[in-house]
Order: sequence, then structure tokens, then C-alpha cells
Amino acid sequence: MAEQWQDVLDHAVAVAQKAGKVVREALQSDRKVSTKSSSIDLVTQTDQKVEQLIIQSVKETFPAHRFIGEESVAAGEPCDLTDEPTWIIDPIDGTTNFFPLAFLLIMGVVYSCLEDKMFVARRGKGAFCNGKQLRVSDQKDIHCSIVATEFGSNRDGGAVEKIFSSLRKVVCLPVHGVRGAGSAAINLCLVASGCVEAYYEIGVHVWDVAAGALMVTEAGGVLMDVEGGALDMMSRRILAANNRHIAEQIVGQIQAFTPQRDDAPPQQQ
Ligand SMILES: O=P(O)(O)O[C@H]1[C@H](O)[C@@H](O)[C@H](O)[C@@H](O)[C@@H]1O
Ligand SMILES: [Mg+2]
Ligand SMILES: [Mg+2]
Repeated sequence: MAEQWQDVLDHAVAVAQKAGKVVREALQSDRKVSTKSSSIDLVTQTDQKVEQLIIQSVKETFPAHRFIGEESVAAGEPCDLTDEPTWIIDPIDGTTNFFPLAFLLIMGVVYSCLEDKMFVARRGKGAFCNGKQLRVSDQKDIHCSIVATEFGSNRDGGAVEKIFSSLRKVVCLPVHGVRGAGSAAINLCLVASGCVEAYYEIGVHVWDVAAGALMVTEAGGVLMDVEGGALDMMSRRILAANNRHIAEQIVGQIQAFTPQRDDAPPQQQ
């Protein structure tokens, strides 16, 4: 008998490849950009087209499955994570070339379609890039560590102050360097691959991080809240690191704030 959930993972990888082709083609033509929550929260027709492509394809094969999709939530669909089999989809994450998918947080797929790198993780079974097993860095010294982060799309003055202040403190620990791939999913894959020691961000959404977070734990890394407690996937805050020691030193530098949760009830007009 086929292993449980293997058909779901196979489907996720196949649909990621199909979506990657659409994104690559769109990069030659699609320049129609609209805004969502703010002037720097952008969406293109390709984001919407790719999300629909994935949802349609999954529905045909697994009609009972549910979805949390970035563009569907932006259009008013609920962001409810229940015990039902649920796909968490970010059709395009960051600079129009990354593509994360998570299924009920027991498997994750991130397809970096321009590089043709397919990252796949399954709970308890490891994380892989194009079939090669991933392992986090074994660095234990924060001063020799590279930390990834992003400014996000929040331009509220108080939040921006805290983001800069945290970054300044992290840089001055000192760390070896700071990076940002422009994509939460890829930053998490960089932690899982051992290319950076840690990644933190406040303001991300569950669809930005669900797939990459599993990549990190399956590669031997740790996840926590930016203030050091357990990670809450709906809280829009994440810290991932190669080990707890590195993570805790970063926690000490972060001036946290609390964005509206992904699963908050819709705001009254
Ligand atoms: O490109 P999207 O899917 O919107 O996700 C990015 C998010 O918009 C940014 O605010 C974050 O800084 C990135 O880490 C996300 O990947
Ligand atoms: Mg995203
Ligand atoms: Mg997106």
C-alpha cells in the first residue's frame, strides 16, 4: 500500500512545477500590479492565477480538502486552520519567483522556480532540496553567524522604529552578517540548508512561513516566537535558527510588537 499522504505530497510537487512554469512565463509579460493592505503590499494577476490553478487542481483530486490561500483571504475567504486536511498556499512569495505550499503542517513544498530548486519536507522524514537532504549549520557562536530578516510591508511609524531598533541590536551583537532573500519561504529554506544560521520577522502571514517552518525543523533547526515562547503559526511572528542557543541570543535583541493575528475575526467597518 502506498505510504499515507505520499499521493498528497506528489500532487503538491507536480502542481508546484506547473505553477512555476506559469510564473516563469509571466515574468516576461505580467506587469499589472495592484495593491492590497497598503501601497507596498503588492499583488499581480499571476499571484491570483497561480492560486486558482493550485486550488482547482487539488480540488479535482482531493475534493474534501480545505484551503488557506493568500489571495483568497485577501478576497474575503476565512483564514481558519481546523483539523480538516488543509493546504496553506502562498502562490508567489517575495520577489516573484518563490512558491511555498504547506499541507496541514505535516508537509511543506517551496519551489524556487527560477533556480529550479524544489524544497520538500515531511514531518519525521527530513527536508530535501532536489532530492539532497538538508541539514542546518552547526555554528554555535553568534558572532560567526549570519542572520536573515526582512522589513516586511508594515509602514506604521512605531512598528518601523522597532524593526530598525531590533536590527541595529542584532547587527551590533555583533553578528557576522545580515541578509534578506525577499521571501520568508526562501529565508527559512536558507536556514534549513545551513546557508544562514537564523531568520526572524514580525508581520509575516501563515502562508509565508508554514512550508518553510517545517523545512527548518526537519533539517534539525528550531522555531520559536520572537519573544522566546512557542511558535504560534497565526501570530505573524517567527524566529527560526540552527539551534536554541543562537535563537535565544537573537530573542534578547528583538523589540517585539503584535500585528493583528491571521485568524482574527474580520474587522467591523
Ligand atoms: O510576497 P508576499 O507573498 O506578499 O510575501 C512577503 C511579504 O509580503 C513581505 O512582507 C515579507 O517581508 C516577506 O518575507 C514575504 O515573503
Ligand atoms: Mg508571501
Ligand atoms: Mg504571495
